[in-house]
Amino acid sequence: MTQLEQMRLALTGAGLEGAWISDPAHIRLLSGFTSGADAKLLLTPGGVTLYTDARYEVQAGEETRLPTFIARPPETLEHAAAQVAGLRLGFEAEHLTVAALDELRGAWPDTTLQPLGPLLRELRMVKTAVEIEAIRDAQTLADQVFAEVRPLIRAGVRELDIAIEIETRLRRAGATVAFDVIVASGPRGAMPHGVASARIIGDGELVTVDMGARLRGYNSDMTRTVAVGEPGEELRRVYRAVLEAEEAAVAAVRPGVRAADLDTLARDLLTGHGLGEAFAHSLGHGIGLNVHEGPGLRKVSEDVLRSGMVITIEPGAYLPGVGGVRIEDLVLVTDEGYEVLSHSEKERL
Ligand SMILES: CSCC[C@H](N)C(=O)N1CCC[C@H]1C(=O)O
Repeated sequence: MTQLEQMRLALTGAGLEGAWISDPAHIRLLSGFTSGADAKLLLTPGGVTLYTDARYEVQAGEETRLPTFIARPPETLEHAAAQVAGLRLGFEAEHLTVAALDELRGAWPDTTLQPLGPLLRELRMVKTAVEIEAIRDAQTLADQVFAEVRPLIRAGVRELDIAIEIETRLRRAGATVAFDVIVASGPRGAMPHGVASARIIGDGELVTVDMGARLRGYNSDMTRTVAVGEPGEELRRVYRAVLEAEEAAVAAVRPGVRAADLDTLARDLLTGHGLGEAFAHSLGHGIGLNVHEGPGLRKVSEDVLRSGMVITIEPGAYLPGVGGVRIEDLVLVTDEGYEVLSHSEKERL
């Protein structure tokens, strides 16, 4: 079944007759059109229409086989009005501003608009073979680039220059960065989202590099913390504790496991090393068209792992004024358990 067919089934199950899709990731998923920020997708019992404007006419012709209507609002809404009259239509509350919803209500007075809820999140959590292939290829490229750049991570080099090297190499290979490359050295390692700065890496420091490639619309995500010279014993102890938590959580991945239990497993191990408070974020997340998507690997998550999900396992410990460690693998949930998609070497400190 295609994702569009699955979507139709899910809509029927939710008592909806159609949907007005505005999340660019969902537009891409359901239509193949890659410039979803300037497009909308309308699903009705009569069919599916991609709405975009004249700047994308040629591109839409190349990327989607769906009927396309080239116009800008309000013409698009006027065109859709005849198709949506009298229907119960879903919309993505997370991707429609209050103003845009008001506009829809004004243009379609006879249509009942209601939030889609988690329907598309659910549909996206388990990846198709084509999606897994794209994520795998993105990670293979990220591993290759990390191996090339690894020798540059040394004392006297700016964090920024490492990030630039990573980005340039990904772009040359036909990909882009999935997100701004994180290169957090020394005390900046205490910032989980420490995007590369002009700081010069010092001897005896740990450097956290968190990078992802985006290829064919799909993202990868991996973190390695590397040692420059000989870090002190406290940093090495923290590193070993995070590595232990990471490896234990990865080893516990299999279908049927509650995502929240994986988070607890890693958190309890770090707590045993006195680092529970220092683990300042959730264990991981699903990944695909977006870097962060379902399932959520956190304490309050209701998600249960299923074969075909692609997730990250990324415990960390952050000590303000001192530094930090994060180690992250990209993991495919399989029928048998798991497959680690990230292969970059890890330090053994
Ligand atoms: C801005 S994208 C960050 C990618 C990174 N691998 C990541 O997902 N995280 C780093 C800290 C925790 C986790 C997050 O929740 O953002």
